[in-house]
Amino acid sequence: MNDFVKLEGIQQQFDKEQVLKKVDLTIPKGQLFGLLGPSGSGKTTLVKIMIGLLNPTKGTVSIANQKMPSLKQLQEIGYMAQNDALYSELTGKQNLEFFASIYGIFKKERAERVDEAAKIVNLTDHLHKTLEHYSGGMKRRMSLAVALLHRPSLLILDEPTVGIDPVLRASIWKDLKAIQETGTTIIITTHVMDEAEKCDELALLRDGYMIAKGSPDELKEKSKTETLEDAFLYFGKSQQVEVG
Ligand SMILES: Nc1ncnc2c1ncn2[C@@H]1O[C@H](COP(=O)(O)OP(=O)(O)OP(=O)(O)O)[C@@H](O)[C@H]1O
Repeated sequence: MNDFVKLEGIQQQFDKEQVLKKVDLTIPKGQLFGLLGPSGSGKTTLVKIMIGLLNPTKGTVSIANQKMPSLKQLQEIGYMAQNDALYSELTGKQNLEFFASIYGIFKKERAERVDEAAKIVNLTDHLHKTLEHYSGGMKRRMSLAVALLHRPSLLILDEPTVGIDPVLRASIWKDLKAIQETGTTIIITTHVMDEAEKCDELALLRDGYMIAKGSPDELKEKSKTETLEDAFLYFGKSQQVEVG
């Protein structure tokens, strides 16, 4: 009923490698949802399927009851890829203005949206600099601002804090919580356990299977472990799917 994102029987095969074996997953509206799994477990592949960048070998995705890919739903999604796709020779402001035009934001609204997105990620004072003079963390925050320009109702972030120092990481998480409070559903991929702890719910991915799903507390309780890391190892061994 409250399933905002729904994945049914998702399988993905690349040549002979079956990267996703059968993933069924539902994510309610308004959640900050984490996809947790080691490198190569299929997190990026799964989010690319969610937004229609990849057509799954089998299975279906629907967002807000609309089967994907749907042009209408795509306009509701903000996506931040693992690699920053920004223009280093342009200033922060020019980057935001360029992507705002790509998103089809009307000219008279652009300045307001650019200011709004820059403010959320704390880059207002740096908008005049070209991106070649941004630090790695600033570029990640700029990518987040780009993903926010069109005020998406679903924000999908692929490892947004990789390579970012702990202070900035904390500041990005503060931003994410603030964005969630505006009613935005957020899906984030991570392999960092302390980030996973901050999510409302998690899906644990291993070798292309979803081995468990639930809130961090539920997962620890069900596995009778103290940490998410141990819970992950427990579910990995039993290879069972627990739905919280
Ligand atoms: N286009 C592709 N063609 C062939 N193999 C691919 C392709 N995309 C991904 N893979 C393979 O799929 C597997 C899962 O990759 P994916 O990027 O989804 O993992 P991940 O969990 O996001 O990893 P990481 O945390 O390192 O980003 C890997 O073995 C990868 O090599």
